[in-house]
Amino acid sequence: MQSTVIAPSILSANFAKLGEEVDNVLNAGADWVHFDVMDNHYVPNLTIGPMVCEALRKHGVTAPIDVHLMVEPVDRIVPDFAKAGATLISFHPEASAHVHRTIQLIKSHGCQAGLVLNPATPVDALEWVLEELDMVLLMSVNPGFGGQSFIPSALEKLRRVRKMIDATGKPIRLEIDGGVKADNIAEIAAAGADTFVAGSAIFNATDYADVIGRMKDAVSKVRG
Ligand SMILES: O=C(CO)[C@@H](O)[C@H](O)COP(=O)(O)O
Ligand SMILES: [Fe+2]
Repeated sequence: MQSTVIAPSILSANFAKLGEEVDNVLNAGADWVHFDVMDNHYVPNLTIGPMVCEALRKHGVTAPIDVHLMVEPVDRIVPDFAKAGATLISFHPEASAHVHRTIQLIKSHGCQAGLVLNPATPVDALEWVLEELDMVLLMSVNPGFGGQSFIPSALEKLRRVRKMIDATGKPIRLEIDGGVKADNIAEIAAAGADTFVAGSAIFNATDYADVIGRMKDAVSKVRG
């Protein structure tokens, strides 16, 4: 079983003091940094790129940086993120002309590869590439913005993908992203997630350690 990971999405952080915000969530018990890259083309929003990833590394961040690319086309930006210090790079199949090739491209640059399924994307998208992946990321909101509500059908999708991953016998992570809160994380964990992105639930709280602690407690009651 994969260890539990809490990955705060810095989309909801205060960008005017990003280094300090990232230090604070990591000191408060977060495991990874979730880094949302939006291009105002694949999704209707515009955020941050490889220079900001590199700046966080130069600032001294050593935790895994989990880059979620909402960018089309995706291949061109992969080498830049690898060079900037990304640990994992995940992308949406709709944003790649050749999904298998993009996975190999990410791995050839020394990063772990993830595939992201939108709420309406069928799990069939995983069928011929699952064993190549280090992580499957299921979106429980439509990509583009933080602070949206968890779409309940993501629970059934988690259960299905959990079974598919277990059948491979490989150490593939199952990440959930969107609307994750301290009060719904237990049922999300019970449905099969091991890696939890949370943006607004963490960065809108006054005490990061308190909310991350409550999330970890709730998950450990389910996963042990
Ligand atoms: O990728 C995305 C949105 O596209 C996410 O990572 C959000 O940033 C999560 O934010 P919350 O729903 O937790 O506020
Ligand atoms: Fe994300």
